[in-house]
Amino acid sequence: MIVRAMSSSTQPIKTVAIIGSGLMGSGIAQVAAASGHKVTVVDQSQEIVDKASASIQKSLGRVVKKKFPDDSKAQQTYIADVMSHLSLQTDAVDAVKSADLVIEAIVENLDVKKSLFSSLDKAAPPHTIFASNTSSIPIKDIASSTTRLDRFGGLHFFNPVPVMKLVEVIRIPETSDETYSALEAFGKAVGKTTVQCKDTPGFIVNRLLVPYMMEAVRLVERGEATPRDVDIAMKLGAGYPMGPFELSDYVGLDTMKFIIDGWMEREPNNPLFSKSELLNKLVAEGKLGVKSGEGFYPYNKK
Ligand SMILES: CCCCCCCCCCCCC[C@H](O)CC(=O)SCCNC(=O)CCNC(=O)[C@H](O)C(C)(C)COP(=O)(O)OP(=O)(O)OC[C@H]1O[C@@H](n2cnc3c(N)ncnc32)[C@H](O)[C@@H]1OP(=O)(O)O
Ligand SMILES: NC(=O)c1ccc[n+]([C@@H]2O[C@H](COP(=O)([O-])OP(=O)(O)OC[C@H]3O[C@@H](n4cnc5c(N)ncnc54)[C@H](O)[C@@H]3O)[C@@H](O)[C@H]2O)c1
Repeated sequence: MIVRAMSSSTQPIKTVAIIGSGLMGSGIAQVAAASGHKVTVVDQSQEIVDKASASIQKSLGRVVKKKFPDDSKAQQTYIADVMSHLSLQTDAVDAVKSADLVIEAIVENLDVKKSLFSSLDKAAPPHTIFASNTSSIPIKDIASSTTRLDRFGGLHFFNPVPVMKLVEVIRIPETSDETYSALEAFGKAVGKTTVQCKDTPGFIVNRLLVPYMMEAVRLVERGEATPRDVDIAMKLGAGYPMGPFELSDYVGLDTMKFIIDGWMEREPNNPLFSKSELLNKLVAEGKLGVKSGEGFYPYNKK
């Protein structure tokens, strides 16, 4: 059964534009298309969106193996059906013209996000709801670049989106009840459990996760244990599916650095968020984790 979310004019959310087709944008696009929405995904070049299309098909390949075991025809039909709900392009302004909901999943940088939303605000119809998937930037700071504060909120998905069952739905004081309900309904429509949170630093999950991850890197920097031993310890001793260094490589070390730098700037006196030389060194060397082939650990280049 498809649960339809409502747009701010109480029309069902049918069309979704997703800006950014990296790790998160492609995952959000996949679950939105799989739940019957018409989805347009946008990124900066054809090469990037082609890569996103391939990664969505690969992820759908994993989904259908579970959904239709031993039925390759049903598997192919399902993948073709989901892909038929998706189009990929490079013009964000064009993509939002017919969107009920725009979800931004671009680089974790306030100025870049504001510049994008400011241009989209002029192009999108009045009823269109805007949402950011930011990990750490206050939603109010991003929303300030638009004239639709009542139709703005946060939809914070988790990586990998097709697997992780949570979406944090964030409201700013100006977010209308109608918009909040539409965002919450959209989260449910794509098969997630939603939780509500005010626009506080890190929302719920990252407020708790970031200090833990930062302390892990400090423990290693102090020479107290290796990344591998920390990861083994947290998996076998605390039951986490990934240790903090595996998870960092999975999230992307560039994204981690953006998150922690932004947090440091906003809370310069909070020792929880002081910088990590090790993280900065890896990023400067282009070691961004799984996506670049090396981070704290080496990976096979895809
Ligand atoms: C140390 C330095 C710190 C300094 C900086 C600090 C900054 C901190 C920043 C915080 C970052 C926040 C980022 C963001 O805002 C919030 C997040 O998203 S946090 C990340 C949340 N995610 C997790 O915690 C993931 C934890 N890992 C897992 O759950 C699992 O490991 C996994 C990823 C699901 C993989 O599971 P495995 O068992 O290892 O591997 P499998 O391959 O067998 O997969 C299991 C199961 O899942 C299916 N699957 C996996 N990936 C996909 C996919 N992409 N698409 C579809 N399906 C997928 C797979 O098919 C398997 O299915 P099954 O066969 O079991 O039915
Ligand atoms: N990686 C994670 O685990 C994770 C989890 C939850 C939320 N987030 C958040 O989601 C957002 C995206 O993260 P990601 O991991 O997908 O990053 P990513 O680096 O994998 O992808 C970002 C994509 O945005 C594109 N992009 C940058 N500027 C653009 C623009 N102006 N227009 C169109 N596309 C543009 C890039 O080309 C890239 O493909 C960030 O705000 C991040 O904090 C990340």
